Formats: sequence, structure tokens, C-alpha cells
Amino acid sequence: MVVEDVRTQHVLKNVPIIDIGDFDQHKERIAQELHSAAVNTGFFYVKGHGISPQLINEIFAAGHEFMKLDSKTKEQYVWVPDRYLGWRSQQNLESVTGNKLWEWFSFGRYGVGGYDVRQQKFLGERWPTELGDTWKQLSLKYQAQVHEVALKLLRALAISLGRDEHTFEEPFDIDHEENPSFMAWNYYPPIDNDAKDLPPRLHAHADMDIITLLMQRPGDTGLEIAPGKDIDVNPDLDKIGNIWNAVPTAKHWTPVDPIEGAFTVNLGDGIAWWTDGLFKSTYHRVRAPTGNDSRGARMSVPYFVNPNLNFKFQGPEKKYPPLTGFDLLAKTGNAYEARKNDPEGKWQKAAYTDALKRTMVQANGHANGHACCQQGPGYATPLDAFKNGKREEIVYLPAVQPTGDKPDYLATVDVLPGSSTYSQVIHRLPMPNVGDELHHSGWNSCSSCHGDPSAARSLLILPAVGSGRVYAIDTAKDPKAPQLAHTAEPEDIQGQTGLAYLHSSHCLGSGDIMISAMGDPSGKGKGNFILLDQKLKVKGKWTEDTTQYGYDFWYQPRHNVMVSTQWGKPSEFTKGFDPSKVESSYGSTLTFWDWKERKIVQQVNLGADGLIPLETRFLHDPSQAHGFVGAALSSNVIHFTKGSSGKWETSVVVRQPWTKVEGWILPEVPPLITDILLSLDDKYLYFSNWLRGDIVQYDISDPAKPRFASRLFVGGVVAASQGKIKVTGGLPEDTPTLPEVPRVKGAQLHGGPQMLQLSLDGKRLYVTNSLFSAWDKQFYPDMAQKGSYLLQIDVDTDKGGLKLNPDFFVDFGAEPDGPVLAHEVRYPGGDCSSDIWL
Ligand SMILES: O=C(O)CCC(=O)C(=O)O
Ligand SMILES: [Fe+2]
Repeated sequence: MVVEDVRTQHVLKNVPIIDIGDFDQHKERIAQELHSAAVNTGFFYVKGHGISPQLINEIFAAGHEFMKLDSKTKEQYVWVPDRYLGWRSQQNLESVTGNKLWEWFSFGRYGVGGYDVRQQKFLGERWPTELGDTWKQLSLKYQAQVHEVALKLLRALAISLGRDEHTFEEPFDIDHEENPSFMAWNYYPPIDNDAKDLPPRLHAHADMDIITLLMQRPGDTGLEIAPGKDIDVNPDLDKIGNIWNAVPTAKHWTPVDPIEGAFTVNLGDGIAWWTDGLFKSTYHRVRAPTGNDSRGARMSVPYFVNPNLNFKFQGPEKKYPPLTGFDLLAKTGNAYEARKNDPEGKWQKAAYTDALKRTMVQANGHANGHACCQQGPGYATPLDAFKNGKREEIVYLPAVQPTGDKPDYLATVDVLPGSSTYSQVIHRLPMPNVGDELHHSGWNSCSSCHGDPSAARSLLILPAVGSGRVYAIDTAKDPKAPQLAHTAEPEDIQGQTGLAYLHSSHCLGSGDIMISAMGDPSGKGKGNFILLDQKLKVKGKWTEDTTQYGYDFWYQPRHNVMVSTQWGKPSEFTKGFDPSKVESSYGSTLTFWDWKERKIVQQVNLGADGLIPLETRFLHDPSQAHGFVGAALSSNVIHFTKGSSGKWETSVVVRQPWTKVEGWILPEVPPLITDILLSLDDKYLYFSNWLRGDIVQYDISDPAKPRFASRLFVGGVVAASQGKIKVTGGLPEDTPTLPEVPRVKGAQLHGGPQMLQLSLDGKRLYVTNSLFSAWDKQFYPDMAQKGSYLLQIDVDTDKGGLKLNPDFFVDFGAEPDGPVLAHEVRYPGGDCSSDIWL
């Protein structure tokens, strides 16, 4: 489906003045005049609205009072994307417009409190107390009166469409906590008399609301519009919705100078959508003063009318799919965050089409994100993958030779119930070398390239920890019989980057493949990243900055951040684990990188709380600045989030006791978190305790306060000791005694749960039990000899709960060429740990 440009093809640069005095008597005339303006310019003046000049003066004065507060005070009311309200400094807006020429404060019916759309929670009222109650009452009074004017205009517009007069009214109940209509003050500081060739004070944009009622001051010129064909929108962008900086260029700008006491009114993207494109949402900007224009400060007071967040609307011709109030508003935050941090220009398309794609997928009922137009791999959003993702039918696992004398291979397992080879290895692809120690894997391309129709998820990337080699396996030609496509040899990688001991692989929106390295070829610790192209040609190092150790990483362009973690010194961990070397040879630091600049911006040494921080995940929702890391040895889950100052803040959100024992190498067994994973709806966090033997599920609806949901024991060192190790204390509260380790399909489970993978819909959790051959041999000698397994656990996604699937068990001890150690699980269509959304 091609979306047409809802902005008019027919240009009339007349911005009419519509008198709405005696509204009830003149409804029909007003409706007619509004209709003509709405389908032509999308901009008009409204007079006769009944708001007193005195109140208008007062509201401007109130705006200046706020702007004059010192920035420390204003900082307390800082703009929060989840609420879309608050103060945005000139510095903050520089990231939106590229200039420090504009400042903003917005508030709703409940001040800067109101409704948090992420937490879906009403947060109550919050006002800048420094300005007193009179200020608040004045603001509320003005807002209430403008809202009444807006409702009149919406009534007249409904009449003009031959619809019931009250059609547009229902979702705009200003007192409803979910109604995100809001007021704002735009403050444009004075401009130096000598300044020349200044860019616009406010860049070209269209409003992402239903209707905006803007009050301008006489003499404060600068507002300009470019209706219809006056505008040149970047043709690569989809042509509906606001684009906070597609930076459209215009052939002509038509001035919309202030008329004393009149509102300058414009229609937003929402009503364009709601009328199938009949009403126009027009690009506008505030140009810098020229000629005789005043160089003084400029202030304007817009009121943005938005429908309730859960209100769904669609045009009568259903030209566009239903959109919710939230979708409409979400574009603001997404686009802002994306633009601020976009490293490679991909944000434009992603942010712009996000809401559109989501709703189109729903409307067209397609099984995946390819519904509306030809698209790249993966899904438009994590929720799209969660709701519409295809069920996994096969999975891939690297199978490592415990003896190291035969090649590792990629195993393909049938996971489709009812299939004749269900729960069996159906294909084995041996690597051309021995001694690779395959470990993790990634894709050449994932949902980060969803906006790129030329990209395809066709190569499984297998970095080898042992050899420092990388393989690309073609899984597209025949998914059930993948074949080797490309190899990057260690000599090339080391020659160009000096890096070895490769670990996590992620694809980037740019088409490059990025792999973390943990050391140099001699086994010294060195955390850095290699970049490869789609054919595995080595492009070099990602950065000149280096961390002491390396391991996992996750990037989040909308917050311009990448986070990376640490294992230890390769010369040490490849021999096995010596607890006395923790201090000298293992890491405990989280590194936050400037994603765009490829530089370390912050390092947090987690100390004893964060020994050996291994797997790290951001929430899948790319607008969120929340993530987690599992500190393996400390056995804590650590949450990190961006604080108000922009610094990343960490806190331990899950703390686990160590099991007190007799008969083991140490007096206590650390649970040892070796993997963590988040469901695509960001509702549940899972982690595995490799030594204690349990898999744990936490509800992370509030990411800073995970709630325990469920636990399942599938092994552990105590169980594996067959009575030799005795527990004397330190078990989790919900499990005062260790449960019996279950049998599946007749097999006694051994080892401990390690790598996790979750189905897109969050209902099936896959688990393997091998960690790393040297550590397997040390802690679970039996598993190293007998081979590992793959289990599948059924998840209760409503209330939480984990249950072993009794019909699924893949025994890698029974492989034709002898036992192997299977590691990370991937599905051909994407999963919960390889896709990153931009
Ligand atoms: O300051 C102005 O006149 C225009 C403001 C505007 O376009 C906006 O706030 O969306
Ligand atoms: Fe605007």
C-alpha cells in the first residue's frame, strides 16, 4: 500500500480570518469557512473567540515569568519524553533543530504531572511551585478557555463534513487523565543585531496533534507556512505524519503574521489522518528576523489538542488504518529521541513510519512486518514481532567439540510440534577448521535494517572465541540445510585490528557487522570491536578507545549509547575459573559509549555487586533508556537508566544469596547468572543461574523494580554431585529446600541452565546447559563428557510461570560423532536477543 501525501496538491495561499462570534447562530457559515481553510491551507485565523485581551496579556506574562527562572529551577521541571511535558532548554532543543534559538515549556491540565504513557499511570498534578498558585490558576484558566474554543472549531469541522456535530468531541475531555492536550510557551531569545544568515528559529515541521491554537504577539513576525506543492519533502520519506526534521525545503514560504487578539490555528497530522487526508496538516516554521523585523525576544503560546491516548480513530474511507492517541503522540518522542542520537541518518525513516507501520500491520492482518510496503528484515517494532511474529519452526545452535580435535558444527533442530523430526537435530554443518570454540551468534541483518528493503536476514554470523575466526552461514537458500558462505580468517582480523577472542555479534543499521573482542592474540585482556562487511571483509576496529576486558554489548541509537560488559583475561578464563584470580583477571565495569562518536563517555565500576558482568540487554522498545546486566559471579541483576543529568545510573535490582554448602571447592556456591533475556513486550526478564541450577522469571513492567514471578530448577552443582555436596543454607526464600531435578523424556537432567532464548510471542523458552568448554569440564565434568542438552520451557505470559515441556528434549550426548556442547539458540526469523530496533 502506498500512502499518499495528505498534504494538499492544491495550493491557495490565502489564510482566511474566521469570526466565530455568536457561534451557535452562525455554525453553518463558520463550518463552511473552516472547511475551505482546512482543505486548502490547513491554517486560518480565528477571531471572536471570547477570550479577553487581558487574559491573553497575562498568559504571555506568565510565560516570561517561567522563562526567567534560573535554569536550576527550570531543570526540576525538565521535559520527560514519556509525558511529553516540561521544560526544554536551548541546549536540549539544539539537538532537535541544530540551533540554540528556541526554548520551550509545556504543561497539561495537570501541570507537568499527568499521565505517564510508558508506565500507563496517572502521576497526579505537578506545577512549578516557585511561581505560586496564582500562576497555576491563571494557566489553568487560559487553558480551559482555549480548550472550549478548540471544541467549537472541532464541532464546526464535524458539521462541515456532514458528520454529527459531536463526532470529534468525545476524546477531548480535558479533565480525563489520559487526555494529552497541552499548552506551551515558545521562547525565542533576542537575536544579535549583527547576526546574519541565521537559520530558522524554529525549523520546518507539521504539528502532530489534531488542532493547534496559537497565540502570537503583534509585531512578532516570523511564522511562515508552505502548503501543498510549496514544500519539497525528502522523497525517501513516507509522506504522512510529522517529521521533526526531514527538514523539508520550500519553494515559497507564506507569512502568517500575527493579528492582534486572533488565534492562528492550524490542523495537525491527526485530523489529516482522521479525514483520509482531506484536511491538511501544513508545514510551518519560524524564520529568523530579517530587514526591519524586531530582533527582540519572541514568544508564542500554542495549545495542542490531542485525543485520549487509548482513543482509536480512522477516516470514513479507511484510507489509513486506525491510529490511537498514543500512536500520534508517540511519534513526537520517538522522532525526537531518534533525531538526537541518530548515528547514520536511519532515524528519519524509522521514526517517521513507526506508528504508521504498526497500525498498517494490524489493519492488513499480515503475519509479519512486511504488510504495507516492501521492507527489510525483521519487524517494524518489538511489539509487532511479539504480536505478529512467525512461530519458530527450526533453531540453530553451535555445537562445540569438548575434545577440540574435531570441527565444531552448526546444528539445526526441528522445534515444530507435530513434525516427524520434532525435537531432533535435522542437519549438521561442520566448520572447515578444528579448535574454533564456537560460542555466540548473530545475524548479518536484523530489525535494525527493517526500513531497508535491500537488506535480508540471510547469514548467521558465528564468531569463534577460541580461534578468533568468524563464519557467515547462509540460512536463506535452504534454512533446513544451512551452508557456509564466508569466512574471516584470524590472520586478517588480527592483522587489521590486533583483536582476538571474539564474542557477541550484532548487525548495524548501516549494514556492517560488529563483533566484540575480549583480548589481543596473546590472551591479554582488551575490550574492543571489529567491523566486518556483509561478505565478512574486515573493515577495522569500531573505535580507538579500549576497555580492560570485553564481552557483550548492546546499542541504543535513540539514546546515543552503547553499553559493553566484561568477562576477563582470555589467558586466564580459557584455562577454567580460578576464584583467587577474580581481582587480578576479571572485570566488574560497565562501559557506556557515545554511539555516534564511538568514544567511552562513562565507566561504572560495579565493585563487589557486579563481578563479571556478562550479558546485557536494553529494553527492546528503542525509546526506552533502561537496560539490565547480569553480574555472573556476584549473581545480581543490575538495572541501568539514564538519569536527569544524562549520566547513566546503575542499581542492583535483584540480589541473590549464595548457597552455603559442604563438600564443594568453596564454602558457598554462587548462583552464577550466565544469561539474561527480555521478552519482546519488555514485560519479563529471564535469567539462568548456571551453578545453582535454576531459571528465574521476573516481571519488569517497572524496570527499576523487578517483581519475582517464577523459578524452575533444572540442575545445578548440588544436584550434579549426587549427594556429595550438602546444602547448609542460603537458598532463595521461595525455595527453602532444593527440589528434585526433573527428568525429561526419560533423561535425568544434568549440568545447569545456561543460554536462554525466547520465542517472539514470549511463550516458549529454550535452554541449553553448556557455558564454555573449559568451565564445563571444571564444574560439570559429566556434561563435558556426556554432551549438553536443549530443553524447552512453556511460559505463562499472563501471570508468570515456567513449566518444562515433557515432549521436548534434544540430547547432544547422542550425536552421531560423539557428544558435543551446544550453546546459543537462534531462530531464522529473529529472536529476543539478536534484533535491535533503531
Ligand atoms: O512560534 C510560533 O509562532 C510557531 C510555534 C509552532 O509552530 C509550534 O509550537 O508548533
Ligand atoms: Fe508548530
